[in-house]
Amino acid sequence: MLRIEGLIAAVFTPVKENGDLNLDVIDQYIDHLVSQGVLNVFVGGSTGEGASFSLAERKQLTEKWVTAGSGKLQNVIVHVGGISVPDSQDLARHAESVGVQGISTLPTVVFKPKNASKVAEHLKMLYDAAPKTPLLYYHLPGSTGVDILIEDLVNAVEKLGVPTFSGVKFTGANLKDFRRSIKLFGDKYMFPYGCDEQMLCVLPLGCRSFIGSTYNYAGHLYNKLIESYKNGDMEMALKLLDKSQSLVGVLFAHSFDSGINKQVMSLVSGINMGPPRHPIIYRQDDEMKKVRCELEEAGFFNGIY
Ligand SMILES: CC(=O)N[C@@H]([C@@H](O)[C@H](O)[C@H](O)CO)[C@@H](O)CC(=O)C(=O)O
Repeated sequence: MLRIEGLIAAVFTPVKENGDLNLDVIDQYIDHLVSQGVLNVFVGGSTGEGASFSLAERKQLTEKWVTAGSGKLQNVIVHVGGISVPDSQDLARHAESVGVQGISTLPTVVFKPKNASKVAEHLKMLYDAAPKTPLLYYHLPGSTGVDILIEDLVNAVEKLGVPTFSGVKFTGANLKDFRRSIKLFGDKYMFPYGCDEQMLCVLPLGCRSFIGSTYNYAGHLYNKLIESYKNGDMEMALKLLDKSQSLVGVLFAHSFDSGINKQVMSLVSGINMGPPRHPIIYRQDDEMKKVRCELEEAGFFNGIY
């Protein structure tokens, strides 16, 4: 069973200028996360550009996060999803063999599952490959087009029997479904939320864990937001939410994707993440200069957190 409270950074995948993995940077990266109170990572998801790397590279990446994170991080969750189920099973088997705390998968997006029962069958295939490792479903309907109700999925999983099922990473807009999932199943499974700039909207729904990209470089902000909410200081919590939304606003003004986000990570953290693996999402220097100014104007470098 996987139970995590607080922030889980959806980590970027550092590469060299030629696009090869740059695993050496990960030690420094982990120290940077820990210094912000971020002790859990989600590796190779959409932020980590998992789909742009080969199976061999994804395995190397998993091994590095596990070994470098040992004694520093609390949980390493690895995204093993992809187009091919046997490839995902291979990644799941590998992740289990090196001792990750959890695995996660998006649905297959070419041959899309038509309903919650089909998603449950997919999860069962990953359980077969990694029968000892907690498994999270990654709900991202806006990108995958697989728009099932999570309440239905949990019922289908329980009917089918997927002993490692541990919950759902929820990056969807249906907050009724999200609340019902927490209400009905929150004592058995975790439901980390995936829309950073809406964190304050889901804290009152009982959400206690969050997987997101901006926790990589604004971990202090979000940790303070959670603390303010817990202490009943809604004025401060709202101020911090507004700050998060200004930050994300800059990213969206530059056609948000994993590329601009990764380049902002390098800018803010001072750790060189390298370019995005896929060249079509790379921003040139002149654009990044503007991004820097806009982040400064949004008060991001000298903020209230
Ligand atoms: C679509 C997307 O990138 N969503 C992000 C958010 O953290 C997102 O970047 C943030 O809320 C800004 O919109 C995460 O949910 C993604 C994530 O966890 C992952 O990389 O797998």
